[in-house]
Amino acid sequence: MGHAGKVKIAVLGGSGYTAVELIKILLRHPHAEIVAVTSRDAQPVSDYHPSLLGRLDLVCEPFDAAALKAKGVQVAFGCLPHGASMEAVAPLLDQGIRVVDLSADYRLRDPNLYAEWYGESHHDTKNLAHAVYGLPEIYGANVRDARLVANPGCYPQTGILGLAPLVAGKLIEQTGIIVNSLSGVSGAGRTPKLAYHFPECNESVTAYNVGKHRHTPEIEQALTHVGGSPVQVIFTPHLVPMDRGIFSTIYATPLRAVSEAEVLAQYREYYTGKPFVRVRTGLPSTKDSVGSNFIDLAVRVVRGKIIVLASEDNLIRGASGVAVQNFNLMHGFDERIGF
Ligand SMILES: NC(=O)C1=CN([C@@H]2O[C@H](COP(=O)(O)OP(=O)(O)OC[C@H]3O[C@@H](n4cnc5c(N)ncnc54)[C@H](OP(=O)(O)O)[C@@H]3O)[C@@H](O)[C@H]2O)C=CC1
Ligand SMILES: CC(=O)N[C@@H](CCC(=O)OP(=O)(O)O)C(=O)O
Repeated sequence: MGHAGKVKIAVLGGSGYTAVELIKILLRHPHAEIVAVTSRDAQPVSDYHPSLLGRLDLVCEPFDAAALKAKGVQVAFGCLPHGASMEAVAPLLDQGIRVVDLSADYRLRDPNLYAEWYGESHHDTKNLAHAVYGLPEIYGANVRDARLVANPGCYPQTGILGLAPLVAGKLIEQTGIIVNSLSGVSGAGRTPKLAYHFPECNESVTAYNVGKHRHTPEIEQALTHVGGSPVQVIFTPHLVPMDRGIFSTIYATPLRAVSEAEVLAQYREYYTGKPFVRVRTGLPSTKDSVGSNFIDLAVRVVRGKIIVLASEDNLIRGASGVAVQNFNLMHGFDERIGF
């Protein structure tokens, strides 16, 4: 431990959007001390993120697992793109540094599934085998002893937490489930690309990767585990002209006639004692959860279908916030610390 028993932390990929959100949460955390931020460019962190001026006086350094170990780093948060992330995770683990990986590299248990959906083969199957999927509300008990936490994807959290009570309660048909999701543009990260250029995406809404988005198998993997038999979803993401926030509308077919009150009761029971899931009677909007680690859920029964509405901040609950929630669980801290 570092100062006054604080855990020493490195943040990788310092110039990015999830990194800055993570740093802001960790600066408030009483048991965390950021001792290193890595980047491919040696700039002060506050040059990348002026919002950190006067709050974090570190210069970014190139990634070097041995150098991080020499600084006493105990936990590294990987805020790198998938593919690049697995290059960093293996040497960190070799140094005995625990890792929370915000990328998708260690989320899918089956490396063949990774190759199929990510278009490249997985080359760290050794560590994939012991990675824990870090969705605290479902896998929290496994996180505490994990050396490598695969932080969950932003969209998948709305799909998985939105459907888990129905799947666990054997209330719905497990195929043909529709998950329609809307995301703000920060979901695509900070690296510029034509589709995210202001005149391209402002005042416009579009679906993308229809039928082939890589979050489909991630949602199915967790729900199949919850349900004990295969679950299939049709996941359609949309880009909407907002900075941040995800809103998912989910349609499922009940196996028998259900009332809204019964479905609501099932959600309330399933999420009892889960401080970051708010089961609401009113309809959520992204404004209610942006800036927080909450995921908001509401349910309706309409013409024989169950409709679930799920909303979160993609950068906090969808990435950096749930990463700190996992960090808390890894150290036996109250999961609410830092928020
Ligand atoms: N944005 C979101 O809402 C969510 C993102 N995620 C995942 O979190 C991770 C980080 O996302 P985000 O912060 O949005 O992404 P950004 O693009 O904003 O940041 C990623 C950072 O990684 C570094 N980087 C980029 N390319 C490479 C490379 N080839 N090799 C090494 N480092 C590289 C860069 O930092 P530098 O230039 O300093 O080296 C870059 O700023 C990704 O895996 C993403 O999929 C997960 C959930 C939600
Ligand atoms: C709007 C937008 O482009 N969103 C990103 C979200 C992906 C993400 O950040 O999640 P991973 O960690 O699984 O890569 C996308 O659809 O690719």
